[in-house]
Amino acid sequence: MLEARQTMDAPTTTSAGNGTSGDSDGSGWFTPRTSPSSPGGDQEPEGNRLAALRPVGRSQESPSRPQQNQGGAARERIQTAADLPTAAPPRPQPAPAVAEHGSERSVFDAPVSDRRPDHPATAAATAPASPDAVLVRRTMAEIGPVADKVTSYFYALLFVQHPELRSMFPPAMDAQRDRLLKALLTAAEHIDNTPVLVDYLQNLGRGHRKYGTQADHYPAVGECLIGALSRYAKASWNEETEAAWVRTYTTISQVMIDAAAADELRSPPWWLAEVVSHDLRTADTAVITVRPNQPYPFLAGQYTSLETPWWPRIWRHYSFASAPRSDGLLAFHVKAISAGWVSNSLVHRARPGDVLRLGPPAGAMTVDHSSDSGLLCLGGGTGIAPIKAIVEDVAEHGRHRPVEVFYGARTGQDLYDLDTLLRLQQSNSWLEVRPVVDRHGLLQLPDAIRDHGPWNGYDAYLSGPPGMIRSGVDALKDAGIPAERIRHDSVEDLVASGD
Ligand SMILES: NC(=O)C1=CN([C@@H]2O[C@H](COP(=O)(O)OP(=O)(O)OC[C@H]3O[C@@H](n4cnc5c(N)ncnc54)[C@H](O)[C@@H]3O)[C@@H](O)[C@H]2O)C=CC1
Repeated sequence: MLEARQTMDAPTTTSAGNGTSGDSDGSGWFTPRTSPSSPGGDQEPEGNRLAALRPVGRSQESPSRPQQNQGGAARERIQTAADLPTAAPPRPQPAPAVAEHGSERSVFDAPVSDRRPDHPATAAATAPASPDAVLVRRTMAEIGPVADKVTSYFYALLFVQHPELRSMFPPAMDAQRDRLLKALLTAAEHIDNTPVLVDYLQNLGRGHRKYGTQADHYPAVGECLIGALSRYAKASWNEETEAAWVRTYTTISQVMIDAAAADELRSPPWWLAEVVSHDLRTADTAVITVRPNQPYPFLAGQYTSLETPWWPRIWRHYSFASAPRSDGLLAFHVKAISAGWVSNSLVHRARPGDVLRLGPPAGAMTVDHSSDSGLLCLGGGTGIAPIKAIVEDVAEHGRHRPVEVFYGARTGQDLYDLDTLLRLQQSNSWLEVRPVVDRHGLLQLPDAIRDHGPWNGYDAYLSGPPGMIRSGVDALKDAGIPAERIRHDSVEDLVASGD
């Protein structure tokens, strides 16, 4: 701890000369006193200071106001963020397709996904990297082998330097440890991929409201991030690298702060939700229905974060198992997994009357109702939850497009929601439901689609464990469905999950 403090004291003014650090009055790195110089050498008057180098809080500036910035790559990125619509009427928003279920992801926890079909991610990914991105990635490559140490050191710095932030994190940090830093680094690595990154960061910024995150927390995190990186990336660290990280981090934090501010105008930071029914379908799987204390707008296929009263500040992600209902109730499918604190509480302890907390909706595994394409849906285990919501959504929209659902489970008994799906099939001629029970671990869910089809012309939706998503994507591509028509939540996060 002492060591941490000493290291933090040392480098905090090293990049002051390039306008990215604070000066000696203690204003901090991310609150520059002097106008930063642009790559073209332009100087802006105080009022037009590069927004990215000064994360602004809600009280300082309207997040919707377009910023007038300087030239260069950083400006482009920031303008995109600043031009975001803000005080729009409340409506559910699909976010980058990321989710993890029955596991903890918290704080900066969702990875950037390039899979969202409506984003020009591919073009961005093939463009030459900006100078900042090159430096950031160099640091990332160096810290890769010692990521654990960087993480520990980062949190040590954060809690020593800012003990007031400790209470925002779970008492047991095991599951938390690699999340915040990992997400920050993931975002930094994708700094050139503007549309995808902005979506991702806006989602994170909105999601952070439930933790009580404020605009003035971001500089504290940024200083500790730089402190940890500079300590463990010694070979590549210099003033130039530090300046690139400061610019990158301030860009990241500005987008998150603006998104949180915009969201504050239309949504609460969290919702309370009372359990109204608890249906134990198998020894370890429950269908839980809750009533939020105020309207909860979302789209079928999305997910939310959920906190139980028994494990405060530990949030898990679960998909909505129904399309939005007229009675406002929300349903979740929860499987108690080994050593899963939250999932076991939800399955074995939760009862009607218990009150949970919900974060905002997220995820882009949603249906494009302007299309007539057929939908090919694969749901493995409790991964069937969002698939069922999608089916209901199609039914409600009244466009009769073919929907084929393959529902996989290890045993017949594990097909705990088959009756519901078969009932839906009975009343909707466009729907075909095919249960798939593993055969001695050989034939698994993705294999089943090979016996049917043809699938070209279909949009595909995959939901289930990471292995199923991976082999499912391969099977779908083999079946002629192009990658941009395949939607699923993030495999990286599913892998990182561990309840
Ligand atoms: N509860 C929820 O709201 C949601 C949960 N999920 C995820 O779904 C998963 C559900 O877990 P369980 O019910 O235990 O499912 P499971 O592990 O029993 O798997 C269900 C089926 O998926 C297929 N599968 C599994 N691993 C496979 C592999 N490596 N390759 C090919 N096919 C494979 C098999 O057909 C298997 O029967 C969890 O990982 C959860 O995070 C995903 C979305 C929503």
